[in-house]
Amino acid sequence: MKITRLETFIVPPRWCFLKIETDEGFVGWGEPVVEGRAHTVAAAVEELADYLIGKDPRHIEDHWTVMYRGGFYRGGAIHMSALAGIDQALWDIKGKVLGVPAHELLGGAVRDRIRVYSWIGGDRPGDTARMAKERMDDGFTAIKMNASEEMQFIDTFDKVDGVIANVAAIRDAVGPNFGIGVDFHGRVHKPMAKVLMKELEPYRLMFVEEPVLSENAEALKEIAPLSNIPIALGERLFSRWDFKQILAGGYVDIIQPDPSHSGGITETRKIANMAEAYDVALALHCPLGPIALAANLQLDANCYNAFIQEQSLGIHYNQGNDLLDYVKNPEVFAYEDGYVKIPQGPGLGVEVNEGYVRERAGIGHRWRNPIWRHKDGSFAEW
Ligand SMILES: O=C(O)[C@@H](O)[C@H](O)[C@H](O)CO
Ligand SMILES: [Mg+2]
Repeated sequence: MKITRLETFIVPPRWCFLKIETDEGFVGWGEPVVEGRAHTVAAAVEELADYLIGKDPRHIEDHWTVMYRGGFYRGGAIHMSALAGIDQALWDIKGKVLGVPAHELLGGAVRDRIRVYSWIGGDRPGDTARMAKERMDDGFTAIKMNASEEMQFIDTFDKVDGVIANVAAIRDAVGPNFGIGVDFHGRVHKPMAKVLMKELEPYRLMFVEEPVLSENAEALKEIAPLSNIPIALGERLFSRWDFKQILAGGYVDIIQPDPSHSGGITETRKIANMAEAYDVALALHCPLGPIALAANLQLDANCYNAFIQEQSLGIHYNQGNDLLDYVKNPEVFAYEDGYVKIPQGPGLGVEVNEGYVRERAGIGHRWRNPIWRHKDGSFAEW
């Protein structure tokens, strides 16, 4: 069997899909994308295609190794996301060839379903408590919110008070057992992170995410001892070698690799297994589309340390299209009691509606991250 073609589709709201074809009629889908850089990742896929055309799609581990190591320069958001989408599509093909879901080939499922959380905003506090309650009424058992608007290196306590008021209102609305993840989104610097971690401790959070940017992870040494809140990060780390530093540091409780950014199923599984050896939990990052989510669920099936899954179903930042629009079997993502079942169909377990993908690729998107400014005019992290 030989790979004959790789084709990318830039589709709303901000995604990129990849279709890999073979000479025996088997087809695989992946989602190679970094938010705000979809076209750049598509270009990287196109470059990697020179190597893949004519190869047997079933040799995933070897192709991954060559595509990672073979370019001399390696790693980073663009390369690892391109590799991720290709890897997902190759697992999709392999599963379809053998007539089993990808997780079966990874050693079989350790769970039937995974708890999921939903994102409720929070950049501009106000109605987050109402949204959290709505999500609870929808059957979710956990949400994630952004902590606050922008924050300068040292900022005023009205912002701290705003974060606390917001979280307190949510805790009040949803009761003691509902999971609340708070994403600092890399907006917070070490001094303010120290203040916030202490003040947030009474609200029994599920985790605080990116208390500081991962590139400033050495600050966790000072931040972690200040509270018992689990620390999560990893959506902006892309390989075993990136996570090695974090795990060896010992201050992180939950890693959040994104299987569309961190080298696909092959690499993310290895990252998850490394974390298990440090007694670190897994909460895969996925504010993306249906192919990415299906790949995530294949990993959740197989990785013992997974405890919750991010998903963007019905989220308002998906303007123009929702996750279910692109699939023929939307029931595969139905949640019940706050859980989503592990897909059991062959490959990734999602049936892509190719006609609709082509239609929406005709419209495409040029999604870009919002650009914010502090009150003094300097750039503010989004
Ligand atoms: O954890 C999350 O889901 C967010 O931090 C998103 O990854 C970010 O807004 C870019 O899409
Ligand atoms: Mg995040």
